[in-house]
Amino acid sequence: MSPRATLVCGDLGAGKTTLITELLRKRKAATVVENECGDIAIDDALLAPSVTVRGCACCEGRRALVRALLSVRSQEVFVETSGVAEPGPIAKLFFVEPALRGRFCLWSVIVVVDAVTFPEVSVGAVRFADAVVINKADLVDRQKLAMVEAGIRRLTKARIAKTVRGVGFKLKRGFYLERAVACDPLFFGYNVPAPDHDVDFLCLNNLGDVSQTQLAKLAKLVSITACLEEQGLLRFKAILNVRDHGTFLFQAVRNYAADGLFLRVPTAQSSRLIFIGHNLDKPRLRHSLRDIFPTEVREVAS
Ligand SMILES: Nc1nc2c(ncn2[C@@H]2O[C@H](COP(=O)(O)OP(=O)(O)OP(=O)(O)O)[C@@H](O)[C@H]2O)c(=O)[nH]1
Repeated sequence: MSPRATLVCGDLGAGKTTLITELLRKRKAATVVENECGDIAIDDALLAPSVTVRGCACCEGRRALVRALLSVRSQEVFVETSGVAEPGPIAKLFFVEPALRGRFCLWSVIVVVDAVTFPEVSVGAVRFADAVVINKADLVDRQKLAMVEAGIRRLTKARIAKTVRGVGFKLKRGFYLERAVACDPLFFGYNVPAPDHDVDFLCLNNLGDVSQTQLAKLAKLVSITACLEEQGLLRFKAILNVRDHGTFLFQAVRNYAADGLFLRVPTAQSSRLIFIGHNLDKPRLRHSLRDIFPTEVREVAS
């Protein structure tokens, strides 16, 4: 039997990594292929064993995704797509890409929806999914949750689950080719132009060890940026080696920290960060970051 492949898609910060982490509790032998749209990877610090694919897998990262899938040796693989990816172009790779055809059984296409930021959602992604997970149910009241569910139901007949941190979601076989083709008549068209994601990144790498003062300044910069660029900042993520304290994941989604800002990461990693947004004020960010990390900043070209 071919290995099962499940795509986990959804907007930036919706809870894809969290859902996969939950699913992996019962599937210790599964592999995760992690697709990050910026030029540095952060989520691989949390998800193991994982293979990272840089560049959005629905467009410029397609070849890298194919290579990553060909390296998978386990019987189950989860592909976490970048937060801007459309699932259709990725699903079609399993059927039109000669190296992948017949190699995997595409098991399910899951789209995670952030209950807080709904109705901002990729309609195309929701329509393509066979299961929609409305996540962060703990952060909205019952009325909003019902409104999100009704909104999703208007878009699709797919299975809908409501979760907190993905808990309780049952993975089932849901992907069927006939449905995908009905949803996207160009499903078998390989040379369809890549979608235009209109997202900016600012990535810094090799930040060295970070002092408590730098950490406090960075936290302030993130919260100021989230307020100033309320419509623009979509996601901030950093892995930081805090001097004498260990390595932490520090993150924010839009203008809220979805949970505790800091999460300890088990293994030491090189410090790095990424801002993702629409029309980010990069000169302002660069200037503030130079102030915080005067000697260490290495910006990754994007
Ligand atoms: N309160 C709350 N926080 C959540 C829930 N699910 C995820 N989070 C938090 O939301 C943030 C983003 O979660 P991730 O799982 O990293 O989201 P993602 O979709 O993988 O993010 P990207 O890979 O950046 O697109 C993290 O701080 C999570 O801990 C939830 O149900 N409730």
